[in-house]
Amino acid sequence: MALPQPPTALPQYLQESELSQETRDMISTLPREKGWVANHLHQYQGFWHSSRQMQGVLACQKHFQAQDSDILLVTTPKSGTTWLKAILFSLVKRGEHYHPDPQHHPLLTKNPHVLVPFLELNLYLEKPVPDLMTSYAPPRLFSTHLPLVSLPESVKDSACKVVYLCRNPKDTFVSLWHFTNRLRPEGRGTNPLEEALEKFCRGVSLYGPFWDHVLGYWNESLKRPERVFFIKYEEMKERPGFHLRRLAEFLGCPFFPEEEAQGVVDNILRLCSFETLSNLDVNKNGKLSSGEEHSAFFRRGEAGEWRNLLTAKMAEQLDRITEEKLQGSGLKF
Ligand SMILES: Nc1ncnc2c1ncn2[C@@H]1O[C@H](COP(=O)(O)OS(=O)(=O)O)[C@@H](OP(=O)(O)O)[C@H]1O
Repeated sequence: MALPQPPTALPQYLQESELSQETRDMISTLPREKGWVANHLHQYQGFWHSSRQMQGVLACQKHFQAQDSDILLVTTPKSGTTWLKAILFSLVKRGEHYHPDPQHHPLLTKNPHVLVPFLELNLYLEKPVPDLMTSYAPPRLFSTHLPLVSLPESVKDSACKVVYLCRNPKDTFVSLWHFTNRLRPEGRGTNPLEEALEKFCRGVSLYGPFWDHVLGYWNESLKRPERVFFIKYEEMKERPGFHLRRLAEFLGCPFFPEEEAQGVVDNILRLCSFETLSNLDVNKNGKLSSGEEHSAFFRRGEAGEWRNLLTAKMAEQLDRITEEKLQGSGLKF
């Protein structure tokens, strides 16, 4: 019996059609594995990418010209990118959008991924490179999942600032696993959990290995704290106001006493909260031009939710790898 066709609703970055000859040639030279999120993953510069994503990674490395005033949000997939995009946008653009009328804030009608585009996805999916580069007033805000080694040279050469967000690997894995199940065609049930975990643990997952990704930016943040701000989802959850103020200092836009008196910090946090964003019409019903439903970015929004899915043995396995990989780095989850 023929299996159902792969879903046409797959986000574009996970589809394998319409690759340029240049990308096909490049991909054919790379190690390849059957993926659990995309059909195939290819290992490039030590990290795993879907075929279509590879095209964006290469385009990004070739064409992206960073400016000193740019702000780059770098994250591991499913670490709270959507949240931090909303926070960064409302923080950095607060002069423009908070006053005088918070009722018309762009976040109320636009998904955070539209306001802060993904570099390697948008470069080939949405707009030609020159267009994307000119349509933003400084500071331009971009996001990427690229590992440190794969950042475009112009980012490394510029003075642009990097905000790096990651999340406990158990919650990251669980969030990604739920996400993959949304992408499966009807009747194909859920992604086998054990198989997915085995691949994640070997590093074979979108932009994996997770631990190498995190360590790259952790070490960079220790070497260049003025350029790389490192934060965990759990830290942001626990002390949002404290970390938002730190972020504002880091980006050179601290809150003025008058803003503090007006409660701007709390307003930003309320606007960007899971409760607010996930209940907006635009995020319940909208879709990105790449095909993903906005609602796919909002599931539970909690720390420690892995307990509802992983067995004690699975959790131990992830904890053991995390301990081994991060040993001596000073980083803990
Ligand atoms: N505002 C806000 N506050 C707290 N948490 C939030 C918020 N928005 C999204 N989320 C949760 O983040 C998870 C999705 O991660 P990403 O946004 O990184 O996804 S993606 O990589 O951009 O596809 C996913 O986590 P899980 O709920 O654990 O699956 C989302 O629910």
